[in-house]
Amino acid sequence: MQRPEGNAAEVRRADAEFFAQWTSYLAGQETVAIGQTLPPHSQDCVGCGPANPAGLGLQVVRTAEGVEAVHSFSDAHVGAPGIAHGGVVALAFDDLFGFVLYTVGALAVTRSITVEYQAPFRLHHPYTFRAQARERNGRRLLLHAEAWDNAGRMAGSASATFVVVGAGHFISGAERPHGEDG
Ligand SMILES: CCCCCCCCCCCCCC(=O)SCCNC(=O)CCNC(=O)[C@H](O)C(C)(C)COP(=O)(O)OP(=O)(O)OC[C@H]1O[C@@H](n2cnc3c(N)ncnc32)[C@H](O)[C@@H]1OP(=O)(O)O
Repeated sequence: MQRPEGNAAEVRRADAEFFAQWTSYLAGQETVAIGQTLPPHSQDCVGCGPANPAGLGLQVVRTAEGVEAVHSFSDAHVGAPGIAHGGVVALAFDDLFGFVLYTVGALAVTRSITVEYQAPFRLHHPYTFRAQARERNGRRLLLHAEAWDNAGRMAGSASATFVVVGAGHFISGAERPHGEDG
C-alpha cells in the first residue's frame, strides 16, 4: 500500500493497515502457498518496496525450504565498475531474511549479519538468492542464505541472528525515545 504524504491521519491509517496485514500473517489467518510471491515489507522498503526507485525491488517467492528471489543488480547499485557494491549485496541478504519471517511466523529484526563474498556480483547478471531459518533459541533466530549465479557457482552467502520483537517495536518508531523497544 502507498504511504501517503503530508496528512498525519492518513499516514497513521496506512500504517495501521500495514500492521494489521502483518498481524494476520503472524496469526496464521493469511498464508502464502509455496511458489507464490510474498508481499513487500512496505511499499517504500529499500530492499523490496515497488515504490522506492532507489531500492532493489526484490520479488520474493515462498519455497518449500524458505524463500527465494532471482535478482540482477543494476547500474544504480554499482561499486567497482561493472560490479555490485558489497553493501547492496548485504542489503539483498538482509531483506531476504526479512521474508523468512513469514515462514517462521514471528516479527524479528536483524541483530547481526555476516556476509561472505565468494565472487563478484556482476551487474545485469541474474543471481538466485535462497534463505531459510536454521534454528530458533528463545528470541534468537539463526538464518542462512546463499546466492548462486546462472552457471551454478555460489557468489555469496550470509548468516544472521534476528531477535524476535513485538509489533510495538515498529509502531511510531521515529517518535519513540531511544532505548524503548518493543
Ligand atoms: C506488525 C508490524 C509489522 C512490521 C513489518 C516489518 C517486518 C520486518 C522487516 C525486516 C527488514 C529487514 C531486516 C531489517 O532491516 S531490521 C532493521 C535493522 N535492525 C535493527 O534496527 C535492530 C536494532 N536493535 C534493536 O532494536 C535491539 O538490539 C533488539 C530489539 C534486536 C534486541 O534488543 P533487546 O533489548 O530486546 O534484546 P537483548 O539485547 O537482550 O537480546 C535479545 C536476545 O538476543 C541475543 N543476542 C543479542 N545480540 C546477539 C548477537 N549478536 N548474536 C547472538 N545473539 C544475540 C541476546 O543474548 C538475547 O538472547 P536471550 O538471552 O533472550 O536468549
